[in-house]
Amino acid sequence: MTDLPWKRIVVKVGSALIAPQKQGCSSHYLLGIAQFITYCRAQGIQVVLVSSGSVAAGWHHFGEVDKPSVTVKKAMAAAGQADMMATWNKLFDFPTAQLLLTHGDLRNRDRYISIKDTIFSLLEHGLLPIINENDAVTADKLKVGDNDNLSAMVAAAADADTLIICSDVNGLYTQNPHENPDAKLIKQVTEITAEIYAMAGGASSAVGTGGMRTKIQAAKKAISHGIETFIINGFDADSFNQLLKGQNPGTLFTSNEKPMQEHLHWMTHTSQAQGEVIVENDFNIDLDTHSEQLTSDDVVAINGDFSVGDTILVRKGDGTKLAKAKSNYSSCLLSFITDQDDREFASEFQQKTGPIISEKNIAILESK
Ligand SMILES: Nc1ncnc2c1ncn2[C@@H]1O[C@H](COP(=O)(O)OP(=O)(O)O)[C@@H](O)[C@H]1O
Ligand SMILES: N[C@@H](CCC(=O)OP(=O)(O)O)C(=O)O
Repeated sequence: MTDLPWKRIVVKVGSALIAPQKQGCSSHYLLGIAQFITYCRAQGIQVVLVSSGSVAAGWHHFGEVDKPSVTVKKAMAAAGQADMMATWNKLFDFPTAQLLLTHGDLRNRDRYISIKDTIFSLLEHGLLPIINENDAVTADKLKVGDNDNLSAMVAAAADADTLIICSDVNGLYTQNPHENPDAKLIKQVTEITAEIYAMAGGASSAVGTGGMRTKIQAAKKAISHGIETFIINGFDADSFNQLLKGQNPGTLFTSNEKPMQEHLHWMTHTSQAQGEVIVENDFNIDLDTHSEQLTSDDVVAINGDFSVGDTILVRKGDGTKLAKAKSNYSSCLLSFITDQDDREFASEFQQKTGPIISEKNIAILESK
């Protein structure tokens, strides 16, 4: 074993490892992962576990259903979550703690900070946080939808240095290896390009959700926060032996040399716009340095209902995304001012009320 360079890691485990046959959980494939987590903790490395498997674990309580409805899947998750936690608890001789999250929690800044505080408190007291999406209560507008992206958001919240995504393949291949025998394993990715995304297909296991596409999305979120990301084969115990020797058993996505600062990363990758402010296509104010110059005179349309403090997307009519920012106005008030014929009144009102958005809470986006 080598001295590991990690301070805090997040390990994500997919459904296929925990409940491969949808007949309840099995620890068969989890022993290697549990031993790896136990060893890391013994070396003083803090570990957070993001575990899928509640839907697959609860599945068998609902009869011979092949394609359950969303409502039934939510009930399966509620039924299987306890089994999933119990299966992990049998493998550890230290206490664990359950966190069930939705994107609605993570995209709300106050609740995001609260989640960070809980994770750090658990780690400081020596517990292993086991995190899953709160499938039983999510709704379309509230869910992350896959634990790959959830694990990246958790890794950012936990300020981890490494994210390890355990899957049922050795890593990212040039094509889906289950469909293309000539597919080649990619050992290292230093930049996530459109070509990298093009290699990734969806899930193929009976229980998987995200497929490789969501793993690449997760890696992009993580590396922009300075978190190196591995995709490894969780079924192969040697994957963990290699990691403990400082080797790369699968695909390594190297972290960005200049990670985003925390709040900017949250605004870019975790917050979710509750509405849109559309500006003219010839809008050319530099929002990075002069966002407070955006006025209702620049606004051509307002989409969605948002409140003061919500995240909004500022974009052009042609679809070019300019920025995500915390709005200082509700959609109702901004519409009222934008619709005023008396522009002098609108200008005076804004001067008294303040800027629509400000540099302190803005994330400049790449182009379209
Ligand atoms: N380019 C690719 N490289 C590797 N796997 C791929 C690729 N494209 C699609 N896949 C599929 O993604 C699956 C892994 O994702 P998923 O089924 O969600 O498993 P998990 O439960 O581990 O998240 C692989 O089993 C494979 O079938
Ligand atoms: N929250 C869901 C997991 C969804 C998910 O991303 O599953 P997977 O692709 O197997 O990691 C569950 O516990 O079943």
